[in-house]
Amino acid sequence: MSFSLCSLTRVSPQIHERNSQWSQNAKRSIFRLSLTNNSSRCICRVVEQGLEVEVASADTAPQKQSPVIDTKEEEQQQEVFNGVATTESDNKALNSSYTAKKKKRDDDDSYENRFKLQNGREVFQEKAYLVGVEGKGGAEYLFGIEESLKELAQLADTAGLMVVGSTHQKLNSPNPRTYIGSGKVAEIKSAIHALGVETVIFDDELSAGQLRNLEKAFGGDVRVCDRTALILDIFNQRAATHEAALQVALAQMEYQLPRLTKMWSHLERQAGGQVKGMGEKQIEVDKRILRTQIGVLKKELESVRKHRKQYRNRRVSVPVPVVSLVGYTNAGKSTLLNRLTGATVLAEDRLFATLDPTTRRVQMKNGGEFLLTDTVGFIQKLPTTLVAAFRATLEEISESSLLVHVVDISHPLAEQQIEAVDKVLSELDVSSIPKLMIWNKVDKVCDPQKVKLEAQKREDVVCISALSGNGLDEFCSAVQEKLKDSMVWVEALVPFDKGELLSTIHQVGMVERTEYTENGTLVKAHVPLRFARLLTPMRQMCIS
Ligand SMILES: Nc1nc2c(ncn2[C@@H]2O[C@H](COP(=O)(O)OP(=O)(O)OP(=O)(O)O)[C@@H](O)[C@H]2O)c(=O)[nH]1
Ligand SMILES: [Mg+2]
Repeated sequence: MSFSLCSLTRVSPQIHERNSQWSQNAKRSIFRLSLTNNSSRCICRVVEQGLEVEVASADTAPQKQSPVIDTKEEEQQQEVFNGVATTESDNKALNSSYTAKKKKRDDDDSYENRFKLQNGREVFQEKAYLVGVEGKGGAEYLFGIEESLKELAQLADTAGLMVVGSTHQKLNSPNPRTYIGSGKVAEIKSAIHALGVETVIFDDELSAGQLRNLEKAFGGDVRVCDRTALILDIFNQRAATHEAALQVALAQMEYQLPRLTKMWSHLERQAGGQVKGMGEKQIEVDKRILRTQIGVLKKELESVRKHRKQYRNRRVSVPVPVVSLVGYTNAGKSTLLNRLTGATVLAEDRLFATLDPTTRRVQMKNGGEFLLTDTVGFIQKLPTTLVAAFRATLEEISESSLLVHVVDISHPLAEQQIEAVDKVLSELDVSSIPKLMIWNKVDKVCDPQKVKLEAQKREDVVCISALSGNGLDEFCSAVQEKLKDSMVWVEALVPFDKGELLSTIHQVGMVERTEYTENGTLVKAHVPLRFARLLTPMRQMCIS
């Protein structure tokens, strides 16, 4: 058979993402190669333990991508079901053969459907099953178990997985061996078989031992991972800049280090459990390699950060106040930045759309200016490794004059999300920076008027719709008012030949009064501290 056209139809994510958390998962095609000529098509699938080849002629399966069923044979089977078959045993045999073939075809069809276009590329959706544990006390976490699992499902969807089911359990304390009780393990095992689950995701961080024991208990064919690994995988997929990629790689390695146990069990199995010492040595070697890689990454990150700091210092020399947007993921931070500055930061209805900070200048109607920085969103149960890895990026926050906390007020768990954000902010040590709260997506709530009245009753809360632009003028005025808190009051006599200084005062400060005298312009204004120093000689002139 000779082929005229060759196309690599689909590549599973593992090929692109060697660091992906899912890359160790097996038992499925790694890639498929489709070869077609006028009358035939051959599909090769590289699977975990070999190569599968299927050949189909064009007339038997002209359009379908998975020509597994022999159509003619299927027609004969259909006749059997239409009453042609004579004996019951014949009927049973044919029935089961038909069912098997039909199941194979259905499997293949569903396999086809599991390739989804995400972020402009095709990814294979693994079937995931979610597991959560609710502490009997109940007060441990901000979110209820069902809401937390719902969020986990959103995270799984963002990571490109297909959630096929979930379960949860109430426990006094998690089981140290398997996190959940043995009955629940058995229940999940049945679900795995019934639903063809490939990955089981736990809503809380699991220890190395728990991960290993659960994988064993589920039969070794499924991958077990936790919320942290899932978030790390999303970050890994989304890291667009060199710095973000380095930070995520570092966080992933630090997460993997205490969980590096695979090699040990692999060697143990190979030698029937006789080479424990050898396995232990190997794991030590692996850990040393990982530690060295962590060291290399940290150095590289350090140099990237130096560059960023230099850039920031240059920016600070222009004393325009910096305002940082913080908030729960998907609250609308990027939409607000885009709306106010005409930026084109990706804003979409998905978790963790933004990883890298973006800063743009906001020009207000009264001539005032501030720099607005969009940052990575937060989430409840945010892995500490990730907070640590992103600390440098979040330095932008700690050096800003004002934090604007963007809240999706239409979200049923808005209050819990606010608490989760406050918790992360307290870890970042930014309590001394003034804050302003924005209730966003007010267009989405059922009674916007009621929400606006509620906001008015509170201090430092402004209602907006970043999407429609409603309330943005109030937002800018509130920002200016709050920026005053971080500015100093100056009265300076600016000589007439220093006109550019006068326009900078208008640009970066808040001018209350200007008077023209015979020696220059007398300005009374709030200005950033650094800028006030520049004005010192003129302030003395004013006093004298
Ligand atoms: N109805 C409505 N939708 C909004 C509003 N603001 C943002 N959105 C939508 O909310 C979704 C998330 O917006 P983003 O701006 O990406 O949110 P984010 O806070 O930057 O999210 P992360 O980058 O993931 O932290 C998008 O689909 C926006 O269109 C709003 O005022 N009203
Ligand atoms: Mg964003």
